[in-house]
Amino acid sequence: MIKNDLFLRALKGEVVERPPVWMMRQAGRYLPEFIAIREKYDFFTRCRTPELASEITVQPIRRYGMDAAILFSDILVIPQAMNIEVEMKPGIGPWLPNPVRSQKDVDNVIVPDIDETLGYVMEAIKATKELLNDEIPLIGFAGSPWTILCYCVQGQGSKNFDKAKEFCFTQPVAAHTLLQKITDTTIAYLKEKVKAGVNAVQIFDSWGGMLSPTDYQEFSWQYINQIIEALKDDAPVIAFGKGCWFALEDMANSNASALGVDWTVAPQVARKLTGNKITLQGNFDPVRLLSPTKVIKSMVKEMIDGFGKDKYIVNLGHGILPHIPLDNAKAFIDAVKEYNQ
Ligand SMILES: Cc1c2[nH]c(c1CCC(=O)O)Cc1[nH]c(c(CCC(=O)O)c1C)Cc1[nH]c(c(CCC(=O)O)c1C)Cc1[nH]c(c(C)c1CCC(=O)O)C2
Repeated sequence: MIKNDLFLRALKGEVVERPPVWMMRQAGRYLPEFIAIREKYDFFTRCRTPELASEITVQPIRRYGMDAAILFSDILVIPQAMNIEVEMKPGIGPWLPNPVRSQKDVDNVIVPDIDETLGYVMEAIKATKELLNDEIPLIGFAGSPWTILCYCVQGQGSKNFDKAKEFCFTQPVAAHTLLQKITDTTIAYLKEKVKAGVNAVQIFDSWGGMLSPTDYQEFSWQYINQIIEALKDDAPVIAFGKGCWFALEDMANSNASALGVDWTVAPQVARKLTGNKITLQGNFDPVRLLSPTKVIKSMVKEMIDGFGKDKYIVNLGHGILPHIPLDNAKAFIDAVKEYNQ
């Protein structure tokens, strides 16, 4: 049904001509056509207006022809729907004026009706599917419960999310109640997204690497695994844990279809830890996109050789940066399309 199904075949672990490629945060601030829309509409207006969200989603595809699109939205629409105020401050990023800090705060957090609170996301998916015209698959996403808790408790971005960790370690009952509410909401949300038309889902555990291996199991992985178990019969699930190489062995034993890895783990090591039994996605250092295009191309080839062309999805190890030159992003995508062993 989908004309270019490289990405879906790689998720199934099938043998492919070349690995598929997309970039985390590909719909973003390095694109002049994105900046033109940003100048006219604030962040959540862009998320809530299906015509804008779908247009932004396909912008990078028109320019570079990636093998998958990812819906323009944000992981923080979930806490918003759960009755937690979230603002996006230009130049600062996420800002939550009333962070969750107590059991009482957790009691005020709701598990919402998805249609009522996040129906606009489903409309954006339908509009995007029309624009994509079954050329390539569409990825839907959510933050991991732990990463969402990080913002809910810290109230903003942070280098170490110390307040979020303090909350988990000093008020574990309240923390687990919050994590379970986020998990339940996320499962219902992702199921609706699949019904609306996304072909795969990715869970972003951007701050999982802030936790020790033991705390990671308790506060992050068990909830991600609940989501994987609930979604596995609906759509392929990609679990991306930034800085979570220490958990790869356990993650490989889950029912995820693929695991996302960052650049701090060598391709061969990631393969060894996962026993070559699961598709891997990653892991180009986003700052490496500032190297000369020739260097980018040879590093991409080396990366593919390292992972092997099968059971592999080429991506960055985290989101693309705003100041990446357009030609450098193109070199990254082209290097994959030109790949032959
Ligand atoms: C932690 C996180 C967030 N959001 C997201 C994550 C997980 C991935 C990661 O770790 O990078 C996920 C996200 N956010 C956005 C997407 C869109 C799809 C894509 O192209 O990948 C996705 C997948 C749009 C966005 N979300 C945001 C922007 C930039 C602001 C703007 O457009 O006005 C975009 C394009 C804002 C945002 N949203 C968030 C932050 C920290 C910020 C501000 C800092 C920043 O810009 O990187 C929270």
